Amino acid sequence: MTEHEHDHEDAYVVGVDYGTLSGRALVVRVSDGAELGSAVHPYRHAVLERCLPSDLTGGAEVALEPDWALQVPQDYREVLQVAVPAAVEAAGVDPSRVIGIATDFTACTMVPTLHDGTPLNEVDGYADRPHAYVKLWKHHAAQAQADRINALAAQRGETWLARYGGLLSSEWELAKGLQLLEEDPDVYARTERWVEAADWIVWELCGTYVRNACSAGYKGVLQDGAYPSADFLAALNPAFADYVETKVEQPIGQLGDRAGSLSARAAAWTGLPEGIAVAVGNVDAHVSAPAAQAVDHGQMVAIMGTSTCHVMSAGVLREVPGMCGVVDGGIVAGSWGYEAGQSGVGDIFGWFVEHGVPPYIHAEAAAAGRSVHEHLTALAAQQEVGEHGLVALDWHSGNRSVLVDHELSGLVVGQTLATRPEDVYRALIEATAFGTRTIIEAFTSSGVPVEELVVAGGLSKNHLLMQVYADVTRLPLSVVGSEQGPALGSALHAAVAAGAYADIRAAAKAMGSVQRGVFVPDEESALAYDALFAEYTALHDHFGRGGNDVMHRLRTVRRDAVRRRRTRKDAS
Ligand SMILES: Nc1ncnc2c1ncn2[C@@H]1O[C@H](COP(=O)(O)OP(=O)(O)O)[C@@H](O)[C@H]1O
Ligand SMILES: O=C(CO)[C@H](O)[C@H](O)COP(=O)(O)O
Repeated sequence: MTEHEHDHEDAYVVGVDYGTLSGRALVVRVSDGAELGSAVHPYRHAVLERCLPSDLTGGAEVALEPDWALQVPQDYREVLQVAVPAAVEAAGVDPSRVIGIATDFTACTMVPTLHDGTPLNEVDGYADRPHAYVKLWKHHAAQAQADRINALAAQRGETWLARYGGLLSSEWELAKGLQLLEEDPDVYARTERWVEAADWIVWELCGTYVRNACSAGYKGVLQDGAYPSADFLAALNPAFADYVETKVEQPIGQLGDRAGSLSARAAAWTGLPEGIAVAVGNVDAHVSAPAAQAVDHGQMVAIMGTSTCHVMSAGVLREVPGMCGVVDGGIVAGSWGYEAGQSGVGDIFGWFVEHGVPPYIHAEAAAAGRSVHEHLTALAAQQEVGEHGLVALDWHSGNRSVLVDHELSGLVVGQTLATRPEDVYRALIEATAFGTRTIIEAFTSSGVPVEELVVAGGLSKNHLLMQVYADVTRLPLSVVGSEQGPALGSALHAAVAAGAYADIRAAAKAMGSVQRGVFVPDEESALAYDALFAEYTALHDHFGRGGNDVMHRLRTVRRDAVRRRRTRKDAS
């Protein structure tokens, strides 16, 4: 430890991880990364998928279209007011010893605001307008806009397109912004800033709006210092020409930099000292890499929870087909940071547990004293590879890599009258592992080899799942040492922003942790999975690359039917 670092021996930092359903605060000792206390606060309004909450609309019933996913900004503030003080109390540390706070957020999650950061849904007259709310990362209703962006960028030979593997996702800022303009021009006009939630929460903490380099690059298409040109934007829609200038352009902050100081208002919310360092915002996936000490080239970190993000640093710039993006310094300064992802992973298992499991399974799980997930996992673990006779496609939340198409959907092939819930559960786990192998192969064959898979996130607790991933990918799996990878990653950025470490690599060395080779591939299972992976790939290419467009047609059929039903209901 250097003399400078020694000053911080009894200093603490707070990391706050904003997930899909809740925010988690973690108090960490600066000198060694020891986690002393944490608290979770679920968002009061969770994810809005069917209607706006009547407590906010003044009782008005406002239905949402299919594929929408919104959130409420006040729910994010409550995490600061509830989870941060609770974590400090649980840690039993003197709040005056806390020297910094940092946050990470789901992304791309967008807040439309006034020039001072007031979210539009909080502005008089806008609480019943769906477009005035936060568009969550898994808002998948902007695919039509994404398709136009991709076609036009390819036709014009826009150089930035290659940095996104040739396709921008409908989840990213540009598609969501264009949807806002085209579906509610009034809310678009009133939007003075179109802000990543990762930056909005930092703005709330310190009163300064700094765009973080990570989401600006991966989600905002900022490459080599420039956004897509006004010419390109005007060709999409003339009213979109000044989008960059009027909605998103803002000074960029590097990861681990200090965005500002904790304001008096945020100090009162959190119980932390006014004036301490507030770090530049970051994305939940990217912040986890240093928490797992995975900052070297070839170490792919898979953050596996509701969705999976794959992030990896590399020394070379390559075009990986269907990747989410490559950004200079997107994970740590001095390396190219690559990202890929699967929009649905734990969400698919959660959907099956909630909507596809008969009462007898719930009764058996309750009798065994375990959750339905754990029960189905225990039953499925007794099977040989392939015994269920199934192959599934993991597209229940669309496909973010490598096809980049959110109008694709899930599929299970091979079901018979003998098929049981644990069979489908296992096939879904395997499908997500095949999805990860597809991504790894895309990286490796593009000259960005993956040498190690480091797993973070809630799914690492499922040992069957972890073994399946090791067997399917033929890679040893390391596991991040913390159960709160993203929150620890944020804490580490807070320590750098507070000046306790010179940079993220130094903080990762002192505060991060990883257990290496926890799951190793079993060759017999790996061979059996090779055969199933070939079947997965055949289905993947058939349904995902134009062999049969039935999934797209069914989306249209569904949207039309929902509109017909609503029109009939409104008329009656
Ligand atoms: N035993 C389990 N095995 C597999 N998936 C699980 C299990 N328990 C919960 N899940 C799924 O894990 C996801 C939550 O993961 P977590 O990492 O805690 O959340 P997040 O991604 O929001 O940070 C949910 O989608 C849930 O369906
Ligand atoms: O796109 C992402 C990061 O770039 C993540 O998938 C998104 O933020 C959701 O994360 P989680 O599954 O942990 O809730």
